[in-house]
Amino acid sequence: MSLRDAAVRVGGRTLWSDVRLDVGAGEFVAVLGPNGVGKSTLIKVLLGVLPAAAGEVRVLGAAPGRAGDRVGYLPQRRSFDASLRMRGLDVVRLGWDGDRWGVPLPWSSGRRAAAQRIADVVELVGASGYAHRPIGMLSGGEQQRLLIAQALVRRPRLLLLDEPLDSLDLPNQAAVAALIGRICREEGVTVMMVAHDVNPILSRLDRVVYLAEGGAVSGTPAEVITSETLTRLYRTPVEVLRTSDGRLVVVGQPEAPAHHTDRHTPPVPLVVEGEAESAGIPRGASGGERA
Ligand SMILES: Nc1ncnc2c1ncn2[C@@H]1O[C@H](COP(=O)(O)OP(=O)(O)OP(=O)(O)O)[C@@H](O)[C@H]1O
Repeated sequence: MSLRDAAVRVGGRTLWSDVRLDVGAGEFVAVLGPNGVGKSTLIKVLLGVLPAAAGEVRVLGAAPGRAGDRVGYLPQRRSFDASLRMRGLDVVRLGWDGDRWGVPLPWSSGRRAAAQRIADVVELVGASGYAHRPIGMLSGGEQQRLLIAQALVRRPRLLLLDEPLDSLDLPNQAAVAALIGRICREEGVTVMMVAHDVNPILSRLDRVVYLAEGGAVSGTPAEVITSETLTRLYRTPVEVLRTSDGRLVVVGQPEAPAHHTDRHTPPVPLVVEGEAESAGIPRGASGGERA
């Protein structure tokens, strides 16, 4: 994937601009940043659902949306009603033929190939034990594995995952992160994953992309997730702390403003540490107490 001076506009406002990014084949990349900064929107641009407002975007050597089956996509968390009687296997099958009309003949070789591929991918994600049960009766982690299988079933070369760890408990976050890392390494699939917390995937990442209003930085986690880099990106004091068990804690990262603000207009109040309250500290203030 590559973005050259790319920008995106939604609802009449520019979310980010001047974004330059290169992702090589087989890399595992996380997209990070505050709520509303445009992480999901970046995924939509790469899918070709939303056009870039400026610059050039290439995905698997083609314009976004032109790579067809070679791109797998897991949207932001979907929940299934407990009464939904669809089996996990049927959910995976939708990734195979959900966009095609009609029912394949029961004895056709295409149907046999589909059944084999679905069984293989269910096995790959470790869901064989419960894939025959109704999806609505499964746990969040089990559902998420089946949705990853759905995104993988057509053997994509690129997997775009929008917060696949969201609302999973810690053991399931670790298990699903390990699964995605394994798919990346063993199947050679390039993975771009939107995440709120980098820690469950930190050890597996080749690259992170941090988005901010107005731009982005990308590089290895060690290059990007530092107080210096994030302070420069957000133009406000941000501190990156490392806990004794190696987890990173980012303190002082502002939320993206809800309304477009021209960068030359007076400063906007900031929201710190992902809390929905205004810290009332102007952009560029020392902010020492917040760290
Ligand atoms: N089609 C649209 N029309 C208008 N505004 C939109 C549209 N799509 C997204 N937005 C707005 O663009 C901003 C970025 O949305 P996006 O979902 O990309 O953010 P995000 O970084 O993924 O956020 P979160 O971490 O909360 O999921 C939000 O303020 C959202 O309300």
